[in-house]
Amino acid sequence: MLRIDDLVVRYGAAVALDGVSLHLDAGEMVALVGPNGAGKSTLLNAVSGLVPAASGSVTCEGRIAQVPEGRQMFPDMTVEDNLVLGGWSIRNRDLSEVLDLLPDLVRLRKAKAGRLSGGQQQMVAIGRALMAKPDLLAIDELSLGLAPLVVAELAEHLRFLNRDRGTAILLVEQEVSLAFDLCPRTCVLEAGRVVAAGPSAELAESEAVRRAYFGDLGVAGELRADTEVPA
Ligand SMILES: Nc1ncnc2c1ncn2[C@@H]1O[C@H](COP(=O)(O)OP(=O)(O)OP(=O)(O)O)[C@@H](O)[C@H]1O
Repeated sequence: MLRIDDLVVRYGAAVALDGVSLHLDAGEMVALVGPNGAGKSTLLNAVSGLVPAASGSVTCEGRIAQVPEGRQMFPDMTVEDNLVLGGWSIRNRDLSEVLDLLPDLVRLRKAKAGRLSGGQQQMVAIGRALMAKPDLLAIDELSLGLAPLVVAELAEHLRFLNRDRGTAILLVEQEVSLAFDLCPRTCVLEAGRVVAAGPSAELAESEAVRRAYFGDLGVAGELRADTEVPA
């Protein structure tokens, strides 16, 4: 449903994505991991049409909604009003489906979004994106700044959403173990390039990935460009 071919994105003279290719089938959950500045948010923003491609292409069959990094609530508006804004593009004001999926939001409906905890705000940000009834939910940093129990609850909601509604998910996540656990397939970006991609279970076993992301031996220099799934 999503096809990214040889995508290049530049900010002025700086190359943020340097020939990235990635595909997602309908209903798939794929994680994007990599160090700071690797280009993960840029890739998500290019998928959502927020940053233009210098070359290459992004094609998506279906609707995309993004949960932006930092949640970006309207803090003085209620949860309900934040949610309704998410449905604006398809004129959807009916909260019932989102409240069914994220029942914690029911009691928070009238609360000012700016007064909520980080985890509650992340739930609102997910709910707001779901108001657009997306076929693909693009999430930038699910776990950022959140306690493990809160992250586990959010992850459970995403699993349910994917299983029950068939919503595809593209997840940018710094917490590599969470990415591997939630998404059957992972793509590793470094310095704007895909350096490894494949089933998360296999990447988790890869020596280079373990070294780079589980800290045993430090830096991410072990991964080679166009590394296929390590056997
Ligand atoms: N608006 C911008 N203008 C100029 N350069 C930018 C802009 N946004 C990102 N960059 C640069 O593009 C590169 C990729 O940034 P991006 O935010 O996509 O990486 P990231 O992998 O999401 O990083 P992080 O994990 O720290 O959020 C970085 O070198 C960054 O400094």
